[in-house]
Amino acid sequence: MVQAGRKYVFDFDSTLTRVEALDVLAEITLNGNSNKEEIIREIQEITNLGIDGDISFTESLERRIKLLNAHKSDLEVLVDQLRDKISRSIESNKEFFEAYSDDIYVISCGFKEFIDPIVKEYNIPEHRVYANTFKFDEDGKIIGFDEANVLATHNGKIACLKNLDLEGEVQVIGDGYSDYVMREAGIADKFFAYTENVHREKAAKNADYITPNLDEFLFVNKLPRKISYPKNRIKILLLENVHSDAFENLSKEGFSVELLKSSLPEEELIEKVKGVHVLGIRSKTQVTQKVLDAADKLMAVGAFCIGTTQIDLEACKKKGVVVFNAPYSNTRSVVELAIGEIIMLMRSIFPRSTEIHGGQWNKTAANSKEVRGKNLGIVGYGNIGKQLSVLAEAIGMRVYYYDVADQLALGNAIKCNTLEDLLNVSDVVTLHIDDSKTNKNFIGEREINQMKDGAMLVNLSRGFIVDIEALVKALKSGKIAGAAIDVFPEEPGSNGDFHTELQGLQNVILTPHIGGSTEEAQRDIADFVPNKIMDYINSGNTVDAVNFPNIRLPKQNTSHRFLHIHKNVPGIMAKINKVLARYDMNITGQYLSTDNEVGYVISDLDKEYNKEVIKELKKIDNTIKFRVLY
Ligand SMILES: NC(=O)C1=CN([C@@H]2O[C@H](COP(=O)(O)OP(=O)(O)OC[C@H]3O[C@@H](n4cnc5c(N)ncnc54)[C@H](O)[C@@H]3O)[C@@H](O)[C@H]2O)C=CC1
Ligand SMILES: O=C(O)C(=O)COP(=O)(O)O
Repeated sequence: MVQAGRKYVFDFDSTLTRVEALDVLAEITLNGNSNKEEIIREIQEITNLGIDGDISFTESLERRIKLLNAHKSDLEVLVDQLRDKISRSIESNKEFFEAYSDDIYVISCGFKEFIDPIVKEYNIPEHRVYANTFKFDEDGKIIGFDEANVLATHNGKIACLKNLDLEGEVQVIGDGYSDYVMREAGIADKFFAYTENVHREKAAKNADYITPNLDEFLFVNKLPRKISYPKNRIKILLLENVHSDAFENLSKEGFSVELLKSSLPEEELIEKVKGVHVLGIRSKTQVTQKVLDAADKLMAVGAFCIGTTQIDLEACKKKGVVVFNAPYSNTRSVVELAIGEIIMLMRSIFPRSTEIHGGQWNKTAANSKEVRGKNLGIVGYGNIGKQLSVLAEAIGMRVYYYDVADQLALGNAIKCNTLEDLLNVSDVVTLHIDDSKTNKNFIGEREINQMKDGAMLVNLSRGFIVDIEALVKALKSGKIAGAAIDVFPEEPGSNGDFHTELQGLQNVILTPHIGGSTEEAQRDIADFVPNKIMDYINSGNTVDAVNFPNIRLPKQNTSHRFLHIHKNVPGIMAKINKVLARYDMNITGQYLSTDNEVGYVISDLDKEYNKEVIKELKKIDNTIKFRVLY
């Protein structure tokens, strides 16, 4: 005996579309009405009462239609608008609707007048759409609905599905309690609460399965789908209070995101990182070999800052974990703070401020100087150093710079060939070298002694770059007349107590590593880094990755995409292509990039394939990671 296939019964409003169609119709018909907002709110309330089964559906429909005051011509506008409001994961999985066309039904308490034309584009013919129909007067005004239709009655979906008498397993996919009732009544076998557009507690609570989108539904049912692994299954852990926009951007994309306020010590991170696909951190979290050993699912690390030495980049690479950062988002914030601090130090503003806070008026010009005409020594003429150079010249400073790399002088800045030359000449020395561990104690007793007597020191780069003991000694002796220190050799993982030998010293500005902590910078980072992460997860793009061969990919819509990360040893490409050829797969595009240690190859393929090929590709010697994108 041939077994009847499974049947899929979809709801329409807020399931196939992102909206409730009658709400959209209300927006159209009430355009220009001064009570529009109020009426729409009332319609929505009535809709929800009906969906949750709190008032009879017939009553809900009657009341809404009266308030709508719609005309036949409004329906054309509505259909046009609904075309742009198809649920995202429905839209991207058209193939499923094509392949399973004969088994898909729509049962909706909405209206065929707008459902039919929409779902037709998804291969669902009118005769498999069960919904209400409007009644019009002779002028085309909507005056009611066909009351004889079971779907116009309370729990009408039960009767409708019963009448259909479908064979095989029946799965209902919908957002509302009125969809669940078909399962409750025993006519459907399974109810999937569809939460992509709206999460209705009453439906979710009773569901056999909560599906945040169609990808997940297709995944659990092993059905053909656009992306092989649903995004909601990708777990993203964001630490160190990264801007909430990052949480929103990534959640909106469909990922499961968790946001923690502080960084986590190694032991805690080792526990927490298990099952996490993407880790987002700032400068405090140490991503060590041990953390990576525990990170069984990790694909990418996002540094929501500039510095990346807190991450073991090599270990990440060996594990096939791609690291991104935000190299420019907070540059300007650091520069502005440096300018502000240089002026504050030169004017001895902090001592004056502390005195007056303590009730002491001390109007004096002693140790208070303009910055105009003074020598600013910038150590590290990179992104921050260069921008600072421009701003400092604009306020009349003479800029000297020193960098290990050849850097073009901006404006009138003067290049120093040695650090000593720079230290000898500068009234203020400001440090902007990168966070390489080799820069530890870069400024120690010897370098301080090379500075002018009474010069100032600013450090907004990394704490370990300055020997704090030597600095304290120099401040106490007056060799250095002031310092602004934003970064410390040891910084706490979260806000709270903090101690440094620099506390209580005259003309010393201390800040808790806030050089890049402005709303603008954090917002920009929360846009920049998630975009890189999404690009990598969604398409395999590694442009701007800090530890990985960069591949920029053209957009591909029709093919399958395999990502293969391997140790860079000879012959891997040949092996990959041999496997693909053996499985008769046609390569429509292939992109390879390597560095000394790893190779990253992306293969685009144009037709259905035998899943065995995946096992074969994973088995190739020296494979680090393999991923099927779609
Ligand atoms: N306080 C804070 O909140 C922030 C701190 N930073 C830190 O600021 C520093 C600079 O950032 P960017 O300008 O974006 O980096 P960058 O990489 O653009 O520039 C660093 C420059 O320092 C030079 N350099 C490295 N070692 C050197 C050495 N020993 N002597 C002389 N030059 C050396 C490099 O050649 C490079 O030109 C980094 O350490 C970064 O982590 C960045 C943003 C915020
Ligand atoms: O961007 C950097 O490198 C910084 O030092 C800023 O780090 P943060 O994001 O404030 O922990």
